[in-house]
Amino acid sequence: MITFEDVSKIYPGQSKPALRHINLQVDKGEFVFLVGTSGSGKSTFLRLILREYRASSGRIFVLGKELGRLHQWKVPALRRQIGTVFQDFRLLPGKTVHENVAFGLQVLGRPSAEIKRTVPEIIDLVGLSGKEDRQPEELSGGEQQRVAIARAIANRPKILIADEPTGNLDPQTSVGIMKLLDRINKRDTTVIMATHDQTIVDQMRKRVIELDQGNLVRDQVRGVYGTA
Ligand SMILES: Nc1ncnc2c1ncn2[C@@H]1O[C@H](COP(=O)(O)OP(=O)(O)OP(=O)(O)O)[C@@H](O)[C@H]1O
Repeated sequence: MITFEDVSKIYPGQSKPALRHINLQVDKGEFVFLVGTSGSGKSTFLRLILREYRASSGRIFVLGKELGRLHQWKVPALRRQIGTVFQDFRLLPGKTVHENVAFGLQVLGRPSAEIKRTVPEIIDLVGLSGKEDRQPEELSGGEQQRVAIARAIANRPKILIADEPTGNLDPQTSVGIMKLLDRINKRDTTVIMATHDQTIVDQMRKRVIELDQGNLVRDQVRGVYGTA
């Protein structure tokens, strides 16, 4: 599903690589935590998967495509198969929960009958039934993140990338969001989540990949946040 072959990334004008000689494979249906101190390269790793940046060297394969060889005009098609969720929710202000979730599908040109059918199902899946007509600012942080997740999975992406999705949430709300991401993963979506949340990583016992100054220093099955 995702393969990195000796991938390095040096940002323009920088001497120190943000990622160094990364080799790894993520298979279909996996749930992977990406951990590491600030600046270790987590966001860079996620952005390479989305082809927001190109690798400086090495090869990256995502969903059967080699990203270095992918024409620019094919990048939107790649991204349509990858849902994204961020720490700061990024909802459309002034639009209801229903409109926020429907928007992405409308942009993709999905038939309105399909949108009408699937949006309530997705809102139900994320536990927000009854709140379809609320505006984002009328929701708690946890609920806003549920809307963002609903929007990210509306198109049934094969991969979900989450960059610190619980970073702005209290511990109890974070647990609810993690249960939701776990449920989405079990519906056959590969999840890659960058996080600083030790409690969550230790509780979930999923694969843990640790970066340190751009190096992959740990890749652990049913791992924990830090090595003891
Ligand atoms: N656009 C950019 N231009 C130049 N350097 C960058 C750019 N983005 C990131 N970097 C550098 O690359 C390194 C890795 O950054 P990255 O954002 O990937 O780390 P991170 O692990 O996601 O950090 P955080 O946990 O704070 O989000 C850092 O040294 C950072 O300063």
